[in-house]
This record gives sequence, structure tokens and C-alpha cells, in this order.
Amino acid sequence: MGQRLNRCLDVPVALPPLRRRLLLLFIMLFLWLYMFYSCAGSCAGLTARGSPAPPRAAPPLPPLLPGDPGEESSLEEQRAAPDAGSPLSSFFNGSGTKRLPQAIIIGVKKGGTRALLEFLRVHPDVRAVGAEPHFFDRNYERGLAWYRELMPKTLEGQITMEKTPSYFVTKEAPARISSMSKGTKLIVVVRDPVTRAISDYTQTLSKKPDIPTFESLTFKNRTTGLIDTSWSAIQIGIYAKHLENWLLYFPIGQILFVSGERLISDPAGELGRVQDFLGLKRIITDKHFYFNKTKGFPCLKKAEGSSKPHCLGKTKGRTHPDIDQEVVQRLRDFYRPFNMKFYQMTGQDFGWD
Ligand SMILES: Nc1ncnc2c1ncn2[C@@H]1O[C@H](COP(=O)(O)OS(=O)(=O)O)[C@@H](OP(=O)(O)O)[C@H]1O
Repeated sequence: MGQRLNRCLDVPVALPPLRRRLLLLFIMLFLWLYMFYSCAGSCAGLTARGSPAPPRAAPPLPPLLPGDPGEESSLEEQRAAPDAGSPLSSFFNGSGTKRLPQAIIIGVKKGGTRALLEFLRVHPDVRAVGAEPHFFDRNYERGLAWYRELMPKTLEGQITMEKTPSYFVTKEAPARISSMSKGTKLIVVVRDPVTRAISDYTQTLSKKPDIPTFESLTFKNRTTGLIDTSWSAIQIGIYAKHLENWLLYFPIGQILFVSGERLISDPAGELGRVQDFLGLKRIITDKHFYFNKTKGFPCLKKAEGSSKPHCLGKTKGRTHPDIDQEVVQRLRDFYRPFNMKFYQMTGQDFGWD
């Protein structure tokens, strides 16, 4: 066996026998370690990079990540947002502990949540799971141990984060997050509810091109102008109503509201507020961003763990269809009182009117 290995690996035969044996031993150990860590990285049933499959005993629940109907993040985004790295890098970065998140981006869908998480991940003291776990809405029965297992390892002083924008409109989410930890910091990226609704519709249209027009879905009765508030694209934008539900469990000071509009016009400014809120050193500054004219959005000069520039994928920053301006105006009128209430509750004027 040793002779054959000698030939295979072309070990210099001139070496003294003891050194030769030691060298062979070292090579075998390296090969064994490599196989072990390759297997740990790829055989452990990852559903997406860095997202371990549920434990065998878990009850059959809907699939966790891409391909799940209604999923906000595409597979492409999961690829753009790895959280575990290669098997070898996990071997070298293997230290740390998986912890439950201390901060969660809870919403809103189409608000700019992916951009915020990707920007935050540049910070050395932030580690985040790339995919959306949907624990507090779709996967709660799997238990906290399952949820923790999804998280990346962190060292002392690092913050664990995740983002699932549907939490903001999930009735059970505030109580569930509070029972995990009353101290969880919550972040909501909000965006003009009218543009948000159109963005939401654009996403659905990209998957199901045969759906009715935005204009016809907006109204229960177009003649009377009655808005269909049961349509999720409209529902989600009534921020004040959803926020009331969160305030039953969390003080307002424990929730940070990020402007989706400013995240585009001044990403460093918004990131400054987020870093302060999370108690982090202000490391992410305007030096980290550049405006990509082709994309029409700010992008990172260097993505986390890479030296290359990085913009979000094609599913972020889609071209919206032209919507009848009368319908847009009707929606503006509909949202105005809710927006005013929201400004009052948060103490921030987002300038949507
Ligand atoms: N830097 C940067 N690059 C690309 N896109 C950006 C960026 N910052 C904010 N946005 C806006 O993010 C919108 C998508 O929001 P989310 O990431 O929250 O969507 S999702 O709920 O996770 O599907 C997306 O909405 P659409 O423009 O309607 O596609 C973008 O406007």
C-alpha cells in the first residue's frame, strides 16, 4: 500500500525511510481531512449554501428556500449571498458558535431588505444567513434548535442576523420573536406603499405573466373606486396597522425604521443609522459604495468575502409596468391617512406624499 502510494504521489525515494513515512502520513492525514470537510460542506443536505437541511425527525413542512411558492428571494440571490463559504474555508473558519439572531430584518417585502442585508454583511461584526429562514411564519413548528442550526457561526461580539420580510405582516410573529428573546432588535425597511405595491405586482407578473392588470386587481369595484384591501399587494402597505401589532410586544425604541428610498439615494447615511442602532462601530461608509449607472442603483465596491464589485441580481430593480395615473392617485389618497399615522407612530416623516 505504502509502495503504491509512493508511486502514485511521486514521493522522492531518496528520502530517509523515517522522513518518507512521516511525509506519507502527513499526506494521508491531509487527504482524510479534505474528504471529511468536503463531505461536511456538501453531503450534510444543504438546501441552499449555508442552510442546513432540517433534522430527520422534523415533521414534513413546506420546502424552506428557493422554489417555494411566494418566495421573495430567488436562487440567484442565494448564490449572490452565500453565508458559509467553501468546505475548505469553513475548515479554516470553523471556530465560533451558532447563535439565535440578536437582530432581524422583519420587513417589508419589496422595501429593499436584500440590499440592506447585503450591505450590512460587509461589517466584520455582522454574520447573517443569506437565505430567508421564514421561521416565525412558515417553519415555527420546527423549533428553535432547528432555527439556530441555520445560523452562521459567530465569534464573541459578532451579531447574528437574518431577514424575512413577511414577518412584518404575520400576526403571530411579534409574540414568537418576543418569546425567543424580548431584547431582539428589529429592523423594518419601508418604502412608499404605492411603489411597493407596484413592485410586488411586478414580481408576481414576472412569475405569472397571465395575471390580471394591476389596475383591475386594485379595486373591489372600479366604478365606486373601492380599493381591495384584501389584495396582499395593497394590505402590506398599511404599515400603521401592522406596526400596532408589533407594539403590543416591543417598545418603539427597539424597532428601527429604514427608508427604502434613502437606502438607494444615500446608502451610507442609512447604514450609519443601522450600525448605531445595532451598537456597531461605523465601519460601512460611503467609501464602500459606488453608483452603477447600468443597474441604476448603488452597489458594493467589494462584496463580503470578495474583492470584486457587487450589485444585487436581476430580480432587484426590475422595470415596473406603466400604471394608469388615475389609479396611482386613488391609491395615494387611500394610503395618506395610514402614512400620516405611521409617521406619527415612528416619529419619522418618510415623505411619501
Ligand atoms: N442597491 C440596490 N440594488 C437593487 N435594488 C435595490 C437596492 N436598494 C434598494 N433596492 C430595492 O429593493 C427592492 C427589492 O426589495 P427587497 O429586497 O426587500 O425584496 S424582497 O421582498 O426580498 O423580494 C427593489 O425593488 P424593485 O425596484 O421594484 O425591483 C429595489 O428597488
